[in-house]
Amino acid sequence: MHDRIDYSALLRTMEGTKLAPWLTLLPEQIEAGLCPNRFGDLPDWLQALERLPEVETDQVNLSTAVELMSSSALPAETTRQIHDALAALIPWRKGPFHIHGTDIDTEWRSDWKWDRVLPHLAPLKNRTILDVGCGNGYHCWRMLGEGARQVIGIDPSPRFVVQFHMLKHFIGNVPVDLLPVGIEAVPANLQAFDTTFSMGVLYHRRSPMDHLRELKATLRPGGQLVLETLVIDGKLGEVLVPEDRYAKMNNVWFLPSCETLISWLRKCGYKNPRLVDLNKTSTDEQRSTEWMQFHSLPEFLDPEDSNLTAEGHPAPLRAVMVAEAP
Ligand SMILES: Nc1ncnc2c1ncn2[C@@H]1O[C@H](C[S@+](CC[C@H]([NH3+])C(=O)[O-])CC(=O)[O-])[C@@H](O)[C@H]1O
Repeated sequence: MHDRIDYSALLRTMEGTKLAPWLTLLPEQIEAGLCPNRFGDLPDWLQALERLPEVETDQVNLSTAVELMSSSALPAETTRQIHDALAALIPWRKGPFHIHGTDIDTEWRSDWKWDRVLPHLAPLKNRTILDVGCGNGYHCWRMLGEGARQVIGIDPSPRFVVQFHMLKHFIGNVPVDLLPVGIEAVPANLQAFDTTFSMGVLYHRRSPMDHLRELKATLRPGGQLVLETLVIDGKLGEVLVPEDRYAKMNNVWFLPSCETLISWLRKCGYKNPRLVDLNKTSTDEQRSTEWMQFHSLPEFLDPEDSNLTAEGHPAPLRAVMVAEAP
């Protein structure tokens, strides 16, 4: 294992807890998720992580943003090294991050999503949290900022895992980890988490019911699911399954109406599923930046009508639902 991506403290804290059943599988899953033979660019990303200098990070704000600073001024050369190592991991999709003078203006304003979600949650203080499909872990940091006891993010994309560790390098040993695995890697019926997040994942799943059931099995009885996904305007029973692409994405499966999604949650055994936020994604929230230079939402919409995607589907509308495990 790379010395700046070290899960040994996490593995130790899992011993003797409800997470212990995962310990028999996890070391191998981690190794497979960070296997240089599978991910050809990984060695370059790890070298960039290695190039980050050691600097004192004594001012950390995770409650209103993700901001890491030092109370003493850093030499210009150090600031430049930090900037250049972070830039080697472009594209940065989720953020923004402020790291020792480098402002990473990401494709997404993930802080805006957090502002819409947070007011509706059971308080995160002292909770053990799973964030499924957490990207580079932006929201995981914000969960720690709310006083979570432990946060485990999972995402199978190693670029995001390295981006996460670029922050962890500075923040140090805190109970937030991002594992290089997908939801499939979580053992069935763990029932270990107080809150499980699935944000921006359901519409990528070919079998949404299975996803909802897998999420429920991660929660302890009474634990809270936070589900954020693309929906359509429509009645109970209505669902869009785009045959081809949706907003230029080729891995989009089910976009239910809110009523339909609530009935799916009920069918899967959740208690009291409810819609807490509905938001049409704006081109201020998702757009190309210096840190993500590929096309983004403005190019994914119909140039004549921003209510439609480039393919003529309804433009992205996102719902946040919360529900409890029985
Ligand atoms: N099998 C899988 N298991 C878990 N995650 C997966 C899987 N397959 C892909 N992913 C990951 O799910 C994430 C979805 S992005 C949401 C990020 C954050 N939650 C956000 O709400 O901003 C959505 C979007 O931007 O379209 C990606 O990081 C994938 O690597």
